[in-house]
Amino acid sequence: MYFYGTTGVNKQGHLEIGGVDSLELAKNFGTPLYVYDVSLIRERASGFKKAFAEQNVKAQVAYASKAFSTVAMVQLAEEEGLSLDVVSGGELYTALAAGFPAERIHFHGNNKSREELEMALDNQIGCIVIDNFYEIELLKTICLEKSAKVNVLLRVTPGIEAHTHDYILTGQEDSKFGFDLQNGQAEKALAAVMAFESFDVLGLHCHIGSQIFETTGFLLAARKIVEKLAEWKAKVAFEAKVLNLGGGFGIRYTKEDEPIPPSQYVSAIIKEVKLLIEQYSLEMPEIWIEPGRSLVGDAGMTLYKIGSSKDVPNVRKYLAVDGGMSDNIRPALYQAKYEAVLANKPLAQNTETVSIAGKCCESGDMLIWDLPLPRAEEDDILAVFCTGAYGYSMANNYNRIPRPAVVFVENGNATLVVKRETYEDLIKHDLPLK
Ligand SMILES: Cc1ncc(COP(=O)(O)O)c(C=O)c1O
Ligand SMILES: N[C@@H](CCCC[NH3+])C(=O)O
Repeated sequence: MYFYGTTGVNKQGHLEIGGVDSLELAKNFGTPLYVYDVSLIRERASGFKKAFAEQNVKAQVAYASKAFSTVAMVQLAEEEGLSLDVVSGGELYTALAAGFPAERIHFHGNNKSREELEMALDNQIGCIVIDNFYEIELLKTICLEKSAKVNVLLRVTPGIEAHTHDYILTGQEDSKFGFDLQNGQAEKALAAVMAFESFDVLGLHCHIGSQIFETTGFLLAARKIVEKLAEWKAKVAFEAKVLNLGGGFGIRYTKEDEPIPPSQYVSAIIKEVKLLIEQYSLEMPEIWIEPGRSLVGDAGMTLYKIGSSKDVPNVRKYLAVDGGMSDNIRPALYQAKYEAVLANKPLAQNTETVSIAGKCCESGDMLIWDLPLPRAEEDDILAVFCTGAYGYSMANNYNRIPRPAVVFVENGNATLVVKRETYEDLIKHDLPLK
């Protein structure tokens, strides 16, 4: 059995996390419950920061808050000295409400609205990552109206196809994101932003995809970008102060996944960029990255209560839990795989293979297919590992199922950081017909 961070088995033979018995968590906070191992998030954050410090380059590690955005999480990112990537007014609002320093917030998105851009300017956030020509014009208009200046990065697509699921690929030419580096769009965008004096054009951004296990894609992207920068230095005297290579660092969900440590990505990227910079006689830019999943993914687990079961003779046995695609849509959306144990007997011998079904009215609402487990009883607690990224943040109210609570655990203490939704919450914006 593979345990992440502080997860282990306590004297009572129960699964524990952050020094807290998972059965106590389930009893005190109810199920389904998202539980986060805070010290593992701290460890992941300092891993990235240390890797940059060792390379002796100016850097920012911006937590991609789309992976898991709540006030407490943003405050934890602040405590760890991270910057923050937001992609919507809602994520920006959360960051500001959490007291996150505005100058360390970077705003992404392929269709930022006027209101969102105004909110960003009014709060003087660190930079806006411009995605398309529409946004250049809109942002120019708003800057003129407000007599505001703003730092910008241009998001470019370098034409890289990283090896990951199609829906989480972003760096290839046929993508909804960014300016294409090869077909002249990026150069045209650069000319447009350089010509507007209220923009301080810090540099370029690219993000090649998510759940990537190798450095090759990042190095290739860096090469394509630096080559372009060399061309632009000669042609239009543009020099980038910042090169943001995005996130996408893979994590271990199951034994099939073999992630490499953050330090390895960072050192490979820096080595390559330094080499290229030297080769083309450019100034070394600050290197920014935006890890989401790799900061919070394996620090989160979800606790469910087991309810009904169904045998399909000679085919499979279904075990149903009290959550499902409403709290974790990733298996349905990306065929994502997870591992799980019974929290009340994590070390018991596996005696059967079961498939874990959710409770939504959807045949595709399956959390795990073919999971080896000891014989489970009604009310046993199932702990699904590695649900910390894109679990809570993609949760929904399908079938009017309330979103679960979120608890942070550290050094034997459990803190409720998001309350469980209530039925009243579900209808609070509904208006009666009469
Ligand atoms: C622009 C950008 N930055 C960062 C991330 C974070 O990715 P991940 O959670 O895979 O690190 C994403 C999501 O894929 C993204 O689109
Ligand atoms: N939400 C996705 C990743 C896409 C991230 C945003 N570009 C996941 O769960 O894996």
